[in-house]
Amino acid sequence: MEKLKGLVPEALKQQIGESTPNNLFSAASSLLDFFHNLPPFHQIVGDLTDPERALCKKNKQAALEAKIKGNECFAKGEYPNAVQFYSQALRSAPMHGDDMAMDPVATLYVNRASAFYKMGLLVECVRDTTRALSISPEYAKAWFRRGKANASLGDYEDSVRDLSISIKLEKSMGGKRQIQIEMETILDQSKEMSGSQQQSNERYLDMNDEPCETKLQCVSTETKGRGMVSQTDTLEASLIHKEDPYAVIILKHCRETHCHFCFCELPVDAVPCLSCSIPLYCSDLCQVKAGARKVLNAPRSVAVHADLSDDLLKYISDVVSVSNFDSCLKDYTEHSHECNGVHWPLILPAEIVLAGRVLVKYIEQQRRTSLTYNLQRIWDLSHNYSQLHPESKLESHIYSIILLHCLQHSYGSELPLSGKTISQVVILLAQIRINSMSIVHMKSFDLIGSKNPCPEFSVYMDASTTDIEQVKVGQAVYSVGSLFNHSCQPNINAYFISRTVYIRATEFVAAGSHFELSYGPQVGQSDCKDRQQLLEDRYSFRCQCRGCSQLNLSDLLLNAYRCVKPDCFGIVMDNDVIKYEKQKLRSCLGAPMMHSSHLNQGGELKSFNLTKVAFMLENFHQCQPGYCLNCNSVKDLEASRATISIAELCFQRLQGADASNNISPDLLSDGLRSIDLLRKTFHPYNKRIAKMEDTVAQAFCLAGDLQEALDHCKKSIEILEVLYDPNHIAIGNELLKLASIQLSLGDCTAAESIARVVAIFSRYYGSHANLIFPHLQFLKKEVGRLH
Ligand SMILES: C[S@@+](CC[C@H](N)C(=O)[O-])C[C@H]1O[C@@H](n2cnc3c(N)ncnc32)[C@H](O)[C@@H]1O
Repeated sequence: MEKLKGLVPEALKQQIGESTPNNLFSAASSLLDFFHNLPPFHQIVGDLTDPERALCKKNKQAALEAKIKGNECFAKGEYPNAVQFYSQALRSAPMHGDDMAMDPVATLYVNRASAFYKMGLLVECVRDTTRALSISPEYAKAWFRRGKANASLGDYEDSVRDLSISIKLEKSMGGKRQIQIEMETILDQSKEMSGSQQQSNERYLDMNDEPCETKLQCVSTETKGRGMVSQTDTLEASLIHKEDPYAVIILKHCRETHCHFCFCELPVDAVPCLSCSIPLYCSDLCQVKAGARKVLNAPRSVAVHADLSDDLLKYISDVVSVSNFDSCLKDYTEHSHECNGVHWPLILPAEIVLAGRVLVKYIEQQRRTSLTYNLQRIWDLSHNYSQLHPESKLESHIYSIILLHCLQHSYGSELPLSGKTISQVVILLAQIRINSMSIVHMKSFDLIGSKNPCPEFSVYMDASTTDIEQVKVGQAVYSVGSLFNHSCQPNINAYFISRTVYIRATEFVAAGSHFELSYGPQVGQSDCKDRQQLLEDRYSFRCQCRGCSQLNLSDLLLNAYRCVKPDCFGIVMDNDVIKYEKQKLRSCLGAPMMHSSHLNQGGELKSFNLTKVAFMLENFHQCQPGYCLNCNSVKDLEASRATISIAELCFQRLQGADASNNISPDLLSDGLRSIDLLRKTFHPYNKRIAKMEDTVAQAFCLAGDLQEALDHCKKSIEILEVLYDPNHIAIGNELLKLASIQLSLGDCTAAESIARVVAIFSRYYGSHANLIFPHLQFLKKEVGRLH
């Protein structure tokens, strides 16, 4: 990209930089003409699309080498290593397609199944043998291994059938005898059937979802364009919207760890694409739904064996057939066009590949309906092309030309390379930029294939204050979901199960009111300046939400200093904060708003009066940086900043030590001294004190002093309860840490904390709270034991 950008003449760069959606066409055509005659451009797109040079193509030799290593590990009894090598081999191994009995992919699945069997992973073993059989149905060893695993799982009926087929297909007499002995043992053991070989994401498909009862209406607003309004009164925690993405892509850093279709963490028996070496899937179902199994779109049949009964022939067909996935294949499969021996989907940025998926899906849909199509009509979604930096515009133009080049192989006639199509793709990229959502999963949320239902529980029992970690796994565009506007004080919460977005009201929303979610920043998390900057940088709009247009206590306190008078709790602000708060008043949409402060009626904030703050802000002379808004004393902010930087250094050291689990007593006393410094300098409700308290709590946890950890954790929560709504999810997360420490101390008040966590999580995740946070159940059980 940098190379190509550097070759574009300045005049053309300027034309593109100054282009608007209305005159894009000529800029796009000029760049296309320029690239047509530019050898380095042809070399780059040639590299991206030449099947001979594709990094993602199957590699027989690499597969063989990995298989040999797997066999060596297996022979030495190193089964987990053997699994790793067989998995690696499966990724590179090409399918034969002709010699079905001995297909190398089928052999690798059976080898991996044998390692799983040795490790006691029986369900994985059955799944891998089934995969082998769907490729090579006459593979006697696969039936035998499947039969043994089924017997160990207690599924004797299937086991006997598997072994009966195996014995018929086995050619050697010795082999037949071994199977016979095995079958007799199993028949002896035969008892009630149990165990399930259901794929875990089939459980997910059956998940009983609550319906969305709220009727949504899209309406135009003066300040934010279109937005979503509730047609009826909506109760707190109600599900208001649920949607699958129009198009979606996994993020690069998750490619090796998460399923490329459903984004859940990969199980040990992950399956690769059958045609290229890039994507990995958690199950056959995801593999099929993504379009990564097209080689096997017709079920294979077993050559005629006159002596196989009708029952066994039907059983074989049930086991090896992929037809039970047929219903999933009605829609376009998103990986199909990326799998033609080219490697551009591996190299280009995720959002460009996502644009490719949008284009292809649209074309496929139009093909089915035989409608003539117009790329401009893919979506009627907003975009920010005009506001883009000239450099970003140039990049969008270059990527659009490259993407269209790459798609030429499959969709040439439908996606001609012209100024018109390039302009349309440029706008599509700007739409994706504004409207796409990051798919975020909770780290502990492992719906598919999790052996331990509570992977983090041991951490909690060690009373570590581990955060609930969120992982961005994908980027997706939702057609309706894109119409929800942003608010820094949202009244809905969006979360993801697999790739489906769920949107839930987090408070009562009266009919006719707007539903607004947070695109990232929120009141309580950052002040108005930081929120506005983030939204402008990322989405090119100036936020007009109530949090950014009405005074609220959180924005005033979050970065405030303490008054020089020890008993005064008035707010002292920095220049930046004053500037933004004054702007709010200038564009004030209503009365200054009170938020949370009433909770502190008996505490430091009892004398706090937002109307007075509003008055002082309006009167510039009375509101200067460093002045106390309560008593007008003056604070030296320069000196305060110097003090803070000393405390911040300790904060960083402590964070590093927390991460490496290396806490010394000196570091702990430095931490306590830093908290003292921060408390003398900052307002008691400054967010940085809360963060420091939290870090120190974590450090005490690691050092084994749970009582100190508990005290600091509580102090952190006290501050956050003023900055956020006390029922905000951020408080829920902190309470979860508090509860885990209380539990470890055998403190019965853990029950109260957990009850609050449950109430908050239910508000944000409704009936999905337990699914998304499986450890909640365990905490509840542990609390029960305390009583
Ligand atoms: C994902 S779209 C939401 C739907 C959009 N309003 C529409 O008409 O298509 C995001 C765009 O909506 C507008 N928007 C959303 N929230 C806003 C807010 N709080 N203040 C101002 N504009 C907002 C901005 O133009 C932003 O780029």
